[in-house]
Amino acid sequence: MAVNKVNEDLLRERARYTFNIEELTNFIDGGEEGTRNRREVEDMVIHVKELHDEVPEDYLSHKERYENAVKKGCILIDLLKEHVLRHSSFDAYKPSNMYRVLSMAKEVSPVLLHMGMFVPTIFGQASAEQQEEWLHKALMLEIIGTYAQTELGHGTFLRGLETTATYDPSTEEFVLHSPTLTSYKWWPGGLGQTANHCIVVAQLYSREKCYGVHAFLVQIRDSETHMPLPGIKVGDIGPKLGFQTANNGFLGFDHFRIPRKNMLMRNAQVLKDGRYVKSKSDKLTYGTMMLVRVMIVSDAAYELSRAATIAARYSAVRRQSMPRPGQPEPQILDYVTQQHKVFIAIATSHALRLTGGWLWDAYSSLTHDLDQGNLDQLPELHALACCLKAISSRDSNSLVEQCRMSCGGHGYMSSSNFPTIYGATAATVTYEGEYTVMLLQTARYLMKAWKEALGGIVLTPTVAYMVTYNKAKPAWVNTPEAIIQGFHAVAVGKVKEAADGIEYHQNSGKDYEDAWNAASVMLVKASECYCRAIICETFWKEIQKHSRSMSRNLAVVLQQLSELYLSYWVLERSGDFFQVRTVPLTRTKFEFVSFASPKCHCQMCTGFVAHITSVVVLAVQVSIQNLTLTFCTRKRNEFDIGSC
Ligand SMILES: CCCCCCCCCC/C=C\CCC/C=C/C(=O)SCCNC(=O)CCNC(=O)[C@H](O)C(C)(C)COP(=O)(O)OP(=O)(O)OC[C@H]1O[C@@H](n2cnc3c(N)ncnc32)[C@H](O)[C@@H]1OP(=O)(O)O
Ligand SMILES: Cc1cc2nc3c(=O)[nH]c(=O)nc-3n(C[C@H](O)[C@H](O)[C@H](O)COP(=O)(O)OP(=O)(O)OC[C@H]3O[C@@H](n4cnc5c(N)ncnc54)[C@H](O)[C@@H]3O)c2cc1C
Repeated sequence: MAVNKVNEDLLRERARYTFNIEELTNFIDGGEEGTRNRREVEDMVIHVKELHDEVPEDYLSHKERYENAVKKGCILIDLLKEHVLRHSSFDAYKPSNMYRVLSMAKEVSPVLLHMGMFVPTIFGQASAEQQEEWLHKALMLEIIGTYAQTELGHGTFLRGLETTATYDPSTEEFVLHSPTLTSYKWWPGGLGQTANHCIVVAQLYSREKCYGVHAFLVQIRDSETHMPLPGIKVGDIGPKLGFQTANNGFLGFDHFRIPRKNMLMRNAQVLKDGRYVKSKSDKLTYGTMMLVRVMIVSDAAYELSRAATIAARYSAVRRQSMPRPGQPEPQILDYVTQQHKVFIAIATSHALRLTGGWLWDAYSSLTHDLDQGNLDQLPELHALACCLKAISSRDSNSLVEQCRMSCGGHGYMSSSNFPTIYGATAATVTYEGEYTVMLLQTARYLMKAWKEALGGIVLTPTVAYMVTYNKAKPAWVNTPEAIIQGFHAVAVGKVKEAADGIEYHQNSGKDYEDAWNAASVMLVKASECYCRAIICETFWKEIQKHSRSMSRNLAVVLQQLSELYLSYWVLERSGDFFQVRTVPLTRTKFEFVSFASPKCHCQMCTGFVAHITSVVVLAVQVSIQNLTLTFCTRKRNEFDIGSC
């Protein structure tokens, strides 16, 4: 049988690396132990022949695809359990691990929701007694759950959910009911045929008073027969853009009774006589969503890294066209336009991975604070989780599509894996908080921060720079940090613009809600710019921090990737940099005179050129008072980028 020979172009490209691959691998895995863990799990998985499809999934029926996914999910979960039980260090809930294992089956697993939301909700919202009863069963998959919050009529507006849970003190039970068609739960993964339990988010009523949405653990199918219990209507919602094996379903209740103890009572409680005990914050019910939003940032990075790897490899081996008559067809990797498509995908996968790790650390610190009853960091983390989830999933999905397009017709084949990756990342832009709605949530936070900044109040870390624009400016020098400060200036400008927009509409007679709506496009823009500034700054700072403990060759390349990312987004947002002209924030008046000085007409300003071993570094020269940005670039050793 012909042995698969590695393509010579690929071998030649790999021989050109200027850094240690294993060192980069360890960096991506979060250290040598992370690489060891990952490889051990991958080695377990790669040799399981049942995980490899004889027939492409696309040629299977929906039933066969689902059964195939269930089979693979069971195999992977058994491997995960075996590995977790053997290695206490393999933390299934670190952003990368659980999703990685399940995604090794290519198709989305019908137990993704069980692992990704049902178990974390028990961790985060069940009392100690309830965890005692349910957590082990859930971790060992003796019960299989999902997270049933979204309804046919409401996904974003949680306070509008219609499913009711009415307490009956005479029997110490909650009666769950779906009063309307629009109250039917719609979307929960695994609900179609897989889950026999679920977390149900419903309006809690006790003593004829509504206390808002709360979470309940509900058995919906018989543990033996797997048939729906009496009073339960459940099934599959049908075909979707992707996620075909996520087994998304619908669920309706007809006066379905559950014991009082099935209300998750870590935060709020209902006593036997029906008295309601309020939690420290009614937003703690939303805790699982914050966790998944935090995980999505890292997993969006992971999915993008897969797509970028496919595109980079294809670009190395694909030869096409003949710019020079009689010469061999060049690798498409040498086309500048191809680099412009693929290299930003590589840089972004690193930017989002490092930002996702930073956010995970902030989330871990918050959960520790919450356990101590300290909710101070909750508002900022909610704002961060919202905008980073929105931007990371949107960037990941659009760059996955860009990687697909960079591979021509072969990128359109299912065998390229782009369609599966695209379907997964497209879903994340909507689920766990729809893109626009999440950015508007962050905008709520930014409007408050802006008011405090104007009053000179010290702000939380990620918005502190808003105050510094009211104080003497630090001396800006010629560094990428200056670009990051430029992003801060743009974010401040957009926040101010949105706040002024709301004020303008109020002054013209609108009430706050209408003024907010009228300014909402600017509010979304302000959140995008605030979020971009966070990603740029975090990427750059994380690279600086880790560079100190890595070999110089690797540090150089990673630094170039972070500079590439900064340069790319300065160009992508040049209009915003240009537009932020005079921001009368007291003494310092700064003016962006022009994005590029007259002498700078190189490709940098009209195009974008970068090669992974060398990159154009934007040297930003700024001066205080009238902040005048002139950009000059320096020649690189590989491509003539024209004169600057
Ligand atoms: C990339 C490839 C694959 C990656 C996969 C990786 C993931 C790993 C596992 C994934 C597992 C499963 C896959 C996911 C499947 C999908 C599941 C779902 O979609 S579950 C349903 C998700 N639904 C939502 O997210 C709903 C969104 N809506 C909301 O969150 C709220 O309705 C909101 C915030 C829009 C509005 O809420 P509300 O009206 O109550 O609040 P206000 O706007 O009035 O604000 C009041 C006040 O509360 C604060 N607030 C709101 N939410 C939170 C929160 N979560 N935490 C903390 N604080 C919160 C808000 O800031 C306001 O504060 P104030 O001080 O008054 O301004
Ligand atoms: C693949 C997939 C898997 C899912 N899995 C689950 C699951 O397991 N469990 C679960 O509970 N849910 C799940 N969901 C549902 C998901 O959480 C919702 O789809 C999401 O919250 C958006 O709600 P919606 O669909 O009702 O859209 P809507 O909220 O109706 O949004 C529709 C449009 O209205 C806009 N809009 C809404 N509100 C506002 C506002 N206040 N201001 C401005 N614009 C607004 C939105 O921006 C959007 O453009 C899943 C969804 C998908 C796609």
